[in-house]
Amino acid sequence: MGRPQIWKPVRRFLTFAYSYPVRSYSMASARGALIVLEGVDHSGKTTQCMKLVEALKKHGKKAELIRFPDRTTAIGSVINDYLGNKCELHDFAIHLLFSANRWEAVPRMEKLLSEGTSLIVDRYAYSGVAFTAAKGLDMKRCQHSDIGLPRPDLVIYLTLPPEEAAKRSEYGGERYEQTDFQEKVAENFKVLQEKDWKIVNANQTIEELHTHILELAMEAVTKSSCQPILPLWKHTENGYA
Ligand SMILES: Nc1ncnc2c1ncn2[C@@H]1O[C@H](COP(=O)(O)OP(=O)(O)OP(=O)(O)O)[C@@H](O)[C@H]1O
Ligand SMILES: Cc1cn([C@H]2C[C@H](O)[C@@H](COP(=O)(O)O)O2)c(=O)[nH]c1=O
Repeated sequence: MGRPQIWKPVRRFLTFAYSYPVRSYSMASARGALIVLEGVDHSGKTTQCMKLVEALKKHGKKAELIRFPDRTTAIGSVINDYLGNKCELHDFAIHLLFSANRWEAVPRMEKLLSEGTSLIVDRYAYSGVAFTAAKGLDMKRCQHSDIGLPRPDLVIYLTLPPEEAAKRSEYGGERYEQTDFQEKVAENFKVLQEKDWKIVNANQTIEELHTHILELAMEAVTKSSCQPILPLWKHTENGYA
């Protein structure tokens, strides 16, 4: 015997009513992932960031590239002059400008992430600390100005010996592109490295690297979609973590 006809619309209504809040909650809360690529100068970060943004989009994900320093802002323009040896600044003053250049991007970053856009970030606070500390400044003091930035969901560190990076085209044009300095930067990156960083050998073809990086990024996009955005670096007994 069939069920009375009245049940059909009631069942439809109940199915809609119960599923609606769940659907709208998961749509509204699925945030983008914050994915950072780090490494010494000329390790291939920009090439990989650009390829990654395009590939994520092809996979139906919203993605945007962010580069630090962002040389398009007023602060970024001073940084650009400094890197091009057009002006001199106190080591800590330029450090704070690099940091301010990240902070000025935070409102936009948070908005994009909350709207579900994944951000592929070419350098972040780790470069800030690794480069300034390579000049002899205290690492913890260098970290201080970046405490509280949005914490990346994934950090991919491209390893390449600085002498290999130096063989790549257009090396040596900017202030820090000297192999002895980059050796110190690489040592500092090792100190900053956290357990969950993905260390990728950059001495591979562009396509080989891309395949690996895309796999890591897709995993991070899925994993972080329902997680809160945490702040970068907090005090621990051994420094900042
Ligand atoms: N896997 C690779 N193998 C060989 N050459 C590469 C590879 N990836 C990038 N390159 C080349 O190395 C140079 C530097 O690449 P890219 O700008 O991507 O590096 P980067 O780490 O962003 O550099 P920078 O630190 O100066 O911003 C470019 O000429 C690029 O074409
Ligand atoms: C973000 C950041 C960067 N640097 C250094 C690292 C590089 O030598 C240049 C930027 O070069 P790019 O080709 O534009 O990546 O600046 C730094 O010293 N501190 C920082 O915070």
